[in-house]
This record gives sequence, structure tokens and C-alpha cells, in this order.
Amino acid sequence: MINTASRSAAFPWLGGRPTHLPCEAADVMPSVLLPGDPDRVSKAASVLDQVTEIGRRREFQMARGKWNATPITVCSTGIGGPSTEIAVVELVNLGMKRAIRVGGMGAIDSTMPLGSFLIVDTALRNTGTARVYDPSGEPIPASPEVVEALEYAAKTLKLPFRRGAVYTTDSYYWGQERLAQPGADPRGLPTAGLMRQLTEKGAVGMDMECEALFAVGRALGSQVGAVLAVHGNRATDQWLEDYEETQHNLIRLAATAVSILDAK
Ligand SMILES: O=P(O)(O)O[C@H]1O[C@H](CO)[C@@H](O)[C@H]1O
Ligand SMILES: O=c1cc[nH]c(=O)[nH]1
Repeated sequence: MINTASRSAAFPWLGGRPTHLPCEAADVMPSVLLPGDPDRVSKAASVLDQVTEIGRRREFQMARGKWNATPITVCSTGIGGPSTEIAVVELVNLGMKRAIRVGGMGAIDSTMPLGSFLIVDTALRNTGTARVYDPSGEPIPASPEVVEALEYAAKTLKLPFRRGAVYTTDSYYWGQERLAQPGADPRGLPTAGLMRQLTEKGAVGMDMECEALFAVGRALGSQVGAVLAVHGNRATDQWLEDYEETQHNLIRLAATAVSILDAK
């Protein structure tokens, strides 16, 4: 017989466990680091102490641990706004107060070296999910206290960084002025000239999640921020092949910022 019991379809959690994330409230610390790629959760965890692997469901891999006694949860968002929305909504309901994206981006500023970091102060917008939570269309700021703590942490750790705006899109190829087929005529791209236009608007990189994180997190009362490693530089056409050290530095940077914020 089909069991039709107990869950509300409007909010289909069961026994305090969310619909998508593989966790319960005890796993979610006030500060959560959000990489996109599930495989980067264990890399992040390897930098922390007293790590507990929480589990995986769909694109959501989770672990928790400590950085200098500061408890931190790590949860992957998958790619793009829709899965980021789900992660942020469920995490807020489980106790998250501060969310920091720790991801990668394609730099469009030729002066940003591979492996350096963008501390995002603003997300320029081109995704659907964020519009639902913030229909204004205005660029969305990160929480100033998170930006400040990330800057302080980068300086303390002597990591190369700059502060600035990221452009978020839910398209990796055409939407980031990339050919979808190698050898195709770039003049045929519907987005030809996009990177130049974005530079004029003040963006220094492109990613696929910051806008949704900022819109959803702010709407639900969470602090939000992001630090993005330069995984590729589109202006110089360089790609970071060995990013192990960059990943470790990214997590050290964000975790140090969290411990600064927690101490306040
Ligand atoms: O480095 P992560 O966090 O995976 O994020 C970036 O990489 C993915 C594209 O390869 C997109 O999700 C983009 O935002
Ligand atoms: O080029 C890139 C690299 C990482 N992430 C993106 O969204 N684009």
C-alpha cells in the first residue's frame, strides 16, 4: 500500500530533516562555507580540525569541523542558482547565520593572477533564481562585515587578493562569452563583447552562484559573502591546472574570516 502519511507537500521536511540536504540541525553551525563542487568539501575539511563527514545527497556534500575552535559547516551547492537556493533555504532553517561562498571564477581583469582571490563586495546580476528573492534588478551587495573580515584575513595570511564585483550568470558557455563548440566563429556568439561590457560595469570576474546566495541569504536574514579563486583568466586565456594549494588557501582565508567574525 502506498504510504500517504505525514509530510506537508508545501514544506516536505521529515523529523527535522530537510528535503534535500543530508543533515539535521545539529550538523549546521552558525557559519557555513559553500563551495560549488561536492568534491571540494573533503578538500575543505582537510584544512579543518575535528572533522565529521555528514553525508551526501544529490549535489549536496556536507562536513563539519573546527578552525581554531570556531565551528564551521561546509556544504556544496552544486552549480548555479536553483541548487544554491535550496542549500541556503534549508541551511537557514537549520540554524545558519552566515554563509560564505568559497568557489572559483573566470577573471576578466588581465591583472588578476591565477590562484589569487576576489573578495566579492557586489554581485552583478543575470540569473533567474535571484530575481524571485530580489526582483529589484539592482546589484546585490555582500554583507559589509563579511567583506571586511575576508579582507582582514587575506591581509593577515598574506594572500594575493582584490576586492570587487562578480557577474553571476546561469550559463557557463555562451553566457560567459565562451564558444559552445571549439572552432566555431566567435563573431557568431550572441554574447560577443560581453566581457568588455562587464568590465565597463566594474565586474572583475564571472561565476554562477554569488547572486543567488546574496539574494536568498539576505531575504532570509543571513549574513552573506564570497571569496573566489581565479581558476581561469579569460583576459589572458590562462587556466589553473593544479589548484590544490589554491583550494587550501581559499578555505584558510574564509575560515580565518569566520573566526574573526565569531570573536566579535
Ligand atoms: O568553483 P565552483 O564553486 O565550483 O564554481 C564555479 O565553477 C562552476 C563552473 O565550472 C560554477 O559553479 C562556477 O561558479
Ligand atoms: O571560467 C569560469 C571558471 C570558473 N567558474 C566560472 O563560472 N567560470
